[in-house]
Amino acid sequence: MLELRDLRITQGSFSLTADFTLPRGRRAAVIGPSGAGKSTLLSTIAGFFPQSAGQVLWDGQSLDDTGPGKRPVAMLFQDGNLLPHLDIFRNVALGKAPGLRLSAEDRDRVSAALDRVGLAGLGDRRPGALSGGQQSRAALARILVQDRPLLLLDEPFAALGPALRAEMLDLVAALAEETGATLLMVSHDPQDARRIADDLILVDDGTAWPPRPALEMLDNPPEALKRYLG
Ligand SMILES: Nc1ncnc2c1ncn2[C@@H]1O[C@H](COP(=O)(O)OP(=O)(O)OP(=O)(O)O)[C@@H](O)[C@H]1O
Repeated sequence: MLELRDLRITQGSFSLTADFTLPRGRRAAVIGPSGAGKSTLLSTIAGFFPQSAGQVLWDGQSLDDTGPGKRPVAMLFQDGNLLPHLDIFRNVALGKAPGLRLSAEDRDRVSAALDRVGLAGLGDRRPGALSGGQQSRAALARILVQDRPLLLLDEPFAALGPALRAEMLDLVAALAEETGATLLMVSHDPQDARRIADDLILVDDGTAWPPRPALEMLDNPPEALKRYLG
């Protein structure tokens, strides 16, 4: 379970508070206006940006003294962060062994992840020789091999067209289901939330609101969400 306990994040004049829990295995879409603090919230949970007050806890244990690499978290950004000079196999392997010293077991794990995301046989290509959708699949394979229980996705498929995005969202949902991962995904599109989220976390006006059932929220939006949806 993820718990944000009296969390406050400040950055210059910007301030965001959050106080809620998200049970294991839940999938939450994080939605709200530009600049509301969605990316900053994910960065703080991942340990890249320190909070000014409160705590981030996983299964009741505070993560405050745990660096980003040691947190139970894997994070995926919009550009996927693939390294252009490494082939896809090694890009994915970086999720397993940052120094690329791979055991036979690691190599099997990387191959299995490439298979699972539909990239079997493409491991020796560099990112530049893959389509946008294939690059997204490679980035997903990399977080898959990290075997972390909490996945943070920051607008991962914003650059893809609607059909491809829907396909990738379905893949994320299937992977989360298979691994039992808990998911927080920033998106600007309520349709993304409808497609894969159990819950919706609205970030607006200095607050990340507690997760509430996504469909219920979208079908009957509170004022702040109505403003955002337009
Ligand atoms: N380095 C920084 N120094 C000061 N303020 C910053 C810095 N980076 C971001 N901010 C401010 O923090 C706030 C939250 O930014 P953040 O990127 O988390 O919002 P967001 O909801 O993810 O926006 P978007 O949907 O546009 O990506 C914004 O008001 C932004 O101006």
